[in-house]
Amino acid sequence: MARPPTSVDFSDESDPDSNEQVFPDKTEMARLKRRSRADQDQDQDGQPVSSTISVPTMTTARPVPKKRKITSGANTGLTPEEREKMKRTSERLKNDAQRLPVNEAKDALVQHILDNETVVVMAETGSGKSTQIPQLLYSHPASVAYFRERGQPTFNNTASSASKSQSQSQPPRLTLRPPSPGPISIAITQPRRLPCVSLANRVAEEMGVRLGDEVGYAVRFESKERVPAHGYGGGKEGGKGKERGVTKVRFCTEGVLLRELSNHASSSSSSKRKRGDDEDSLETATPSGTASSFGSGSGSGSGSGAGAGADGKSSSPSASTSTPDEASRLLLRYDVIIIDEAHERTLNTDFLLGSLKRIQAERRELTRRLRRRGRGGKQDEDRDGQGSGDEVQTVTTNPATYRGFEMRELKLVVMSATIDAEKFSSFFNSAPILYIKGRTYPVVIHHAQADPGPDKVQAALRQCLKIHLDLPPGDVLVFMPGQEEIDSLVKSLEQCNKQLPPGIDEILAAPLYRNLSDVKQRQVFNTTPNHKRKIVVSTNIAETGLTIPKIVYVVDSGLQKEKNVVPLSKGGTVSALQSLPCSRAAAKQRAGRAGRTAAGVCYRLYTKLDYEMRPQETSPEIQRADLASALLQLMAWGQKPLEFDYLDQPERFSLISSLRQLMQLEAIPVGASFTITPVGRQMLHFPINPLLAKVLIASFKLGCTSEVVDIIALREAGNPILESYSTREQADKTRRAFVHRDGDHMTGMNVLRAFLEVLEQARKENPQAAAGDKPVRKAVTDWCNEHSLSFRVLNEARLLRTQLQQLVKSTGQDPKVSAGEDSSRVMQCLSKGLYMNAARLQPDGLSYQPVLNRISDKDGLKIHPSSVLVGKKVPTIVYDEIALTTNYYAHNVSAIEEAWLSDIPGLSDTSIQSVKQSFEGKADVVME
Ligand SMILES: Nc1ncnc2c1ncn2[C@@H]1O[C@H](COP(=O)(O)OP(=O)(O)OP(=O)(O)O)[C@@H](O)[C@H]1O
Repeated sequence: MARPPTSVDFSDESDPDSNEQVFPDKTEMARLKRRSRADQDQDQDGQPVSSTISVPTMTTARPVPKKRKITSGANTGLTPEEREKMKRTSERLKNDAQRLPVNEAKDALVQHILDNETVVVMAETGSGKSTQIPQLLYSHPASVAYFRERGQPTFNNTASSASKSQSQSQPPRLTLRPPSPGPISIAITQPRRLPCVSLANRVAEEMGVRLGDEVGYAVRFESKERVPAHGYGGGKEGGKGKERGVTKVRFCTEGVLLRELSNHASSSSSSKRKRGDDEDSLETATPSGTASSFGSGSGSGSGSGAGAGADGKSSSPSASTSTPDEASRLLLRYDVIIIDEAHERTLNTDFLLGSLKRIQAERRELTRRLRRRGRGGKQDEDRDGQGSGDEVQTVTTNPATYRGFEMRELKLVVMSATIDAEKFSSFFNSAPILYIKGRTYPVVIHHAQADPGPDKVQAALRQCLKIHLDLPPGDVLVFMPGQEEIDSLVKSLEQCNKQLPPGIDEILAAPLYRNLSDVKQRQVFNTTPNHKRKIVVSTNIAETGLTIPKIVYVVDSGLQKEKNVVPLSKGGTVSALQSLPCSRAAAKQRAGRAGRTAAGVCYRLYTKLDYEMRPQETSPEIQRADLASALLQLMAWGQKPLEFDYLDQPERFSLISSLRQLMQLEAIPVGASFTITPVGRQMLHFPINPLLAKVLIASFKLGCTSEVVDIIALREAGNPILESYSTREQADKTRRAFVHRDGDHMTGMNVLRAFLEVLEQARKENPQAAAGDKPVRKAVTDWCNEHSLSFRVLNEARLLRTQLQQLVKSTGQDPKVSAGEDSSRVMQCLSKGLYMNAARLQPDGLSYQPVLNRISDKDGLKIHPSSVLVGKKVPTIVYDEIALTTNYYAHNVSAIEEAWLSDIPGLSDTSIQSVKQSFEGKADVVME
């Protein structure tokens, strides 16, 4: 074997900012080295540190009733052996969990949550926030008593009467309701889908219930949960949620909850949807009703209009045209909402927080009014005076029309290990901050003593090999900025593995990034076989909320991919994806992926000085993303973009340019009026970002909806061509095989259509098999593998396509109208929506200049080598996005004619000026 590369030089210093328990390096290393492999399997070394909760005041606990047994009625489908096994696992895990800091502080914690409308919880990574707090609220006797015994009036939700009654200022009607039978209904949001699934699994195991019964999850295109017979968000009485086995602890992405706010009767997790498979499936049903799966922020493709969240995912609030019914608008389904990992501050986090604050105020007011009426007008708003609800029962309405939801104040818990707690507290009217001290196992942090240079792949490789050759057993988690670096490191690790001397354990290198199939993503949780060391190489997808068992070492490149508005040297800005240093909060989260099931060590591939120079927090996405989509949605929700309660106000220039964009798209009128035009309303019918909606609407006129629907579906799903070192050659072949002269959008469409044909063929050849059955799935995945294509992306595009077709149909348009051979019509449509991303070829025949935003010649914009148009000297192009590496590179490029841009309205400075003036108060702003 070739000499192992020299290790990156690390200092022994610990992280002064961190609350982590840090052992002196030598002691820790010696201790780690002493541990044999057998020990590691059985004995999780390291002692938990004692926990404390420091809270402003302590209150007397309410009388606690007998502990409620968590029944798992829905487990009845299990054999006695399975039930017994489940019980044993649950007991073991619960026993382990007792040592977690959060559980050591449980009584005070629950009491504070019950005593306050909102609390902010700060506790170390791995201390048990995500897994324990939902369980505590669900089953802690004080919580059960609180939610069961406080009889409260219900809110009559008879078919939109609520919204009407509100608008007509009629008070909601009271109904007779027996005391709530409990248990409470809790939603826990995560910024990313993977932690939702893994946390729901873990919590179900700990509670000894089957995943999908009391505990479930809902992420984009996948859910495992039981919904009430009449669905969520309207219709029948909310108490249906108390049906046996109905999911009450629901992990979901922020995007899913935002969509629920807009009320899609189908919701993201329609009961009609197939319950989640363990494998990729072709069977995932198209959600019924509106296309609730678009723009979820839980992993949709990035779009220039949507802004990208962590891991490059799109994260605009979901769009919907439907007027939310009262149950959805006020999220009446939930008693408690927990916003986990709030430090991430995605666009979704911020819009969710602002909306939840509004909902809390409305629910508080309604509850107060109902209680008052329930007491025959007695003006008593004191909670504790509610007694058992006897007063409420003296008030009756017509039970025959009863379709009410229990109306309660909404409790909110905002949590993180690395949050700016004061800011969140003051946003929620000085909500108490609960600090829970202590962590599960110690983590030693080392910084590089000297900058290891720009090649982070080499630096990470050296560190991984050093760990593997010198240090005791334990898996490794490496954080790299993007897929390219991950593939490169995985390939290098695989090559090194082949050259390891005899007697050295094998390396199992596993990539983890968004574009991988769910199955591959979940494989990283598999148990590592004996005599092997797993090295997971991940983007920031694994940075928060995840426990990958047996991770002892973390290697942190200190970089992440971020979509940012980049100022240009000659003025103006461009929105580009960049590899940038992560914040200190993100670095802490990364280190916190170790020390969860054993003591851990984190190696930062950057110096301590570098660390200290970094910003404390990742800048909120709202301050760097394109807000056009979000602003349009806010206006549609009846909220005023300039008056929305933002945790951090977006930048003025960002608001101005987003509003200008909406004018140019004809979604709002040119000038300073922020009403929504008929085109804007039409756009809102399609839950995609306004730029793409504009492309779609243009296709109705130009007769190419069939092509445009396919292009949009694929663009939302992601890049179907898998590019890595090992597959690059095949990826090139695939592009050549499906190439279209007009560029990448049409080439992608060809790929999607070929995928659909293969699927169709496989179904024909296996008439007995259902779409998701093995022979069909095998045929399609084999074809994808052969062409280096992502099954997940193409299958998602297929589902999105169906949804989009249904939506187009519902507007009276024909989704199948095709331009046939005349692809220029499709290009014209693209230019109508992507006009901001139009660029002209420069005299050098290589670089481009954006038509609207001049980049300096020095900056230069080039077509990315992965484009089918690279080197083709196309005079004018449009592209989906720019990535900034050594150059500005345009991705997903198509050829257009510049003349097509001439009719984009409001491109003149006057309209920009008028928007600006409206901010300066020099013009009237007409708010709807
Ligand atoms: N899938 C799992 N396998 C093994 N142990 C787990 C798993 N999930 C959780 N744990 C254990 O439970 C502990 C608490 O996990 P939890 O996710 O609740 O912590 P947290 O405070 O939310 O962390 P973070 O802030 O990093 O999300 C972990 O430190 C680990 O010991």
